[in-house]
Amino acid sequence: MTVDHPLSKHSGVVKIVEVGARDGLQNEKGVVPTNTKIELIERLSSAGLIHIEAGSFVSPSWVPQMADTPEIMKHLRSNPPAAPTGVTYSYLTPNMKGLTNFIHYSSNTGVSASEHASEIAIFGSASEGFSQRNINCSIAESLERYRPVVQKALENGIRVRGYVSMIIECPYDGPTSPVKVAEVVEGLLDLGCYEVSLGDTNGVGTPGTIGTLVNYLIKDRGIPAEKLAAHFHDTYGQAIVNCLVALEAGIRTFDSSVAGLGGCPYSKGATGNVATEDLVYFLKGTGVKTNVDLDKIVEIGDWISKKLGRKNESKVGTALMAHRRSDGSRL
Ligand SMILES: CC(C)(COP(=O)([O-])OP(=O)([O-])OC[C@H]1O[C@@H](n2cnc3c(N)ncnc32)[C@H](O)[C@@H]1OP(=O)([O-])[O-])[C@@H](O)C(=O)NCCC(=O)NCCSC(=O)C[C@@](C)(O)CC(=O)[O-]
Repeated sequence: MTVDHPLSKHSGVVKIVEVGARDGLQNEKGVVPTNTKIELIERLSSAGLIHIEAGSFVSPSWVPQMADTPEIMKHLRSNPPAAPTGVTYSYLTPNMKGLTNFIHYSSNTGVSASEHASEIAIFGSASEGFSQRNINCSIAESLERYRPVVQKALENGIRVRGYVSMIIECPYDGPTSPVKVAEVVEGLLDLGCYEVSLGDTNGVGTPGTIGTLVNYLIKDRGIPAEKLAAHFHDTYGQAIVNCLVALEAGIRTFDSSVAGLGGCPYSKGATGNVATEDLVYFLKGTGVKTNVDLDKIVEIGDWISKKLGRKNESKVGTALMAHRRSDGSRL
């Protein structure tokens, strides 16, 4: 029997941003064939995921795994998904060169970037140590670097999402102050980001620390909950309960990664995001609508884990596949 959480009455449809093809694959050691990435993205959209991070226009010497992003973008733009409609693909851009490449490859397919449903994401940090290691500049320099990027993107009709990493603790600098997180979130929103995703990059957050932070941002700093997203890694097994805390605080956008793929190349020991299967199962269990087909996501998680030769990190995916194997039934 499913008992709806009291939130289900007024939570509306939650937005899920699937980051498996970017955050999930950027740290894979072996080469992941471009065709596999494209198949993953297309299967994810066919399962009802309509916000999908498809790659990064970052320096290939910093993140070699994302070097084929132009090919992926070209393919996706010339082969839009048949269903569902309204899929948005997002690409990380760390500087003006990234945005220039994004515009170049999107206009090379005969459709202008503004006409097509694709957007960019810029990524800052709440800790200086991670900012230096990830994007080779200070927090203040990163916001200045992003200013003309966002301005040009908006002039071209391209929506910009923001990220702030290390919201709880940084492996290089130690605990992060909520005040610093708020300053970076406000800085990114002031630049023109429509939403800022809160990255617990190394998954150390707990309901206590995440709850304190999100309530500080929303209640004390007056940042509208609808401008925030939760991007929780599951390194310490806290991601789902942290999603519940964020949901209770009013956040309605959640980033997740099929099969819990992932990790950040510049955050040692960081593992994948909350698995999309676990998130969808959890939301369904609280009575919150998602429009995502759990059955299909579980199959995709099983497929990509086998393709990559890695363990499926989704508990729900693993349990439902085992159940299916034992009685041969659908999920
Ligand atoms: C920001 C830079 C470029 C600075 O790196 P830099 O070395 O200071 O850059 P530079 O301007 O001196 O350029 C160095 C070389 O890179 C090239 N270059 C420069 N920019 C680009 C570009 N956009 N696209 C392609 N090439 C580029 C540039 O042309 C040059 O090439 P060379 O002349 O040596 O042949 C670098 O640090 C970088 O690319 N960093 C990205 C790191 C990254 O992608 N990290 C993972 C994503 S963040 C994350 O995962 C966290 C998140 C978002 O998921 C949230 C969370 O969990 O917390």
